[in-house]
Amino acid sequence: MFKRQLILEDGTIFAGDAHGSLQESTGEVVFNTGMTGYQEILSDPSYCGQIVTMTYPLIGNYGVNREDFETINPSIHGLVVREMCHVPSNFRSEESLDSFLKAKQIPAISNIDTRKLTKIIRKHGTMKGILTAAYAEGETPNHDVARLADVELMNDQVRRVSTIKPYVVPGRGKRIVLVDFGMKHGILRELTKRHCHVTVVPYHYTAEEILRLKPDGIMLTNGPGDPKDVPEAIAMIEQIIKGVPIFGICLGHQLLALACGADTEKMVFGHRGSNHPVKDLTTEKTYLTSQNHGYAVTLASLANTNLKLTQIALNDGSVEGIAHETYPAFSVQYHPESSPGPEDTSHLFDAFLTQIANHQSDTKERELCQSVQI
Ligand SMILES: NC(=O)CC[C@H](N)C(=O)O
Repeated sequence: MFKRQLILEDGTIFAGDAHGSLQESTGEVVFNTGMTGYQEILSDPSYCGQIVTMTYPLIGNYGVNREDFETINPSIHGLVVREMCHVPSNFRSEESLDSFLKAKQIPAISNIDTRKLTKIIRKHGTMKGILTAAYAEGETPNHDVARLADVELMNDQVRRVSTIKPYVVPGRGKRIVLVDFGMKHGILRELTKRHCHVTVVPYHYTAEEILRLKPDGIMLTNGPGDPKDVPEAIAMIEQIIKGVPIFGICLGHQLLALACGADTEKMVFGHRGSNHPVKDLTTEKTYLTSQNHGYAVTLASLANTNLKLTQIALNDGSVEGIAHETYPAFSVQYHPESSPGPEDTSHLFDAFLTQIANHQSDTKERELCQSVQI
């Protein structure tokens, strides 16, 4: 068994067993509190460049299967677990987590005190970390905390994970243009389940290129990194918002907020897990949601915009949902597509289609009125 270390920016060193790729890796160390869902988490492009710690102590116990991937090529920089299960037991399992990590070149470490690590991150915020290259038992690793200070975290993750070329997933329903900032397949699944004709386009598509596709609605997906690193998308949204209904999820939500003049901020340790309670301020209902974000829309910044606050996180009061006062645009910070996590909020995809239908009948009525006046 090879060994490796996880070294944090503050100098803390955790020594454990090496799994997956044996190469060195650096990234922002974050934690996810989901008890299950490691396969979806590993393959969620929003984790591009991050080293994810699972707080649940046993990971890998139901293996890895064919259906639960959120993307084909994971871009996560590492996985940290307490105990790695090597003998999965589940009727859907097709391979062990370790063999999957090896195949996809993802480094992992086990047998470290993940509770201690999580407490450090909760107190001091997410920080840079290094998963050292694996070394044989008895050897001393070549670690250098000082080197970590010079490691620059990525700021071009969306470019790395977005589709290079547009593609179509045909359907007989509404024409949706899905702007891919690092799309989880769950979003596509929810739209195709509702028979949508989906055109997936790269993150840098301009308003003109998108409108040429004559969309009934535009979906802004989740994605990695700081929303302010994608200014071209903010400019695009500013232009399309007047004419076409928009639904934004996670990074898409943050980009919609920025395009409408609100601000975003980095959170101390973010929200990553499958049981985050969110309150819908219109219906007063509370939902359990799946979350994965390190940035949030700044609550106070909504005051100077045409955006209204529609949902809040019950754990910390942060912004979880917004809607435009005039245009048919709304968004949520969490994941209504679940994958992994509760499906309590999948009705938002139906709300999006209803919004499109209402917008189209309003437009028709307006055109009719105008032609009568003429
Ligand atoms: N899942 C996401 O889309 C995450 C959005 C953004 N990268 C954040 O961390 O806040």
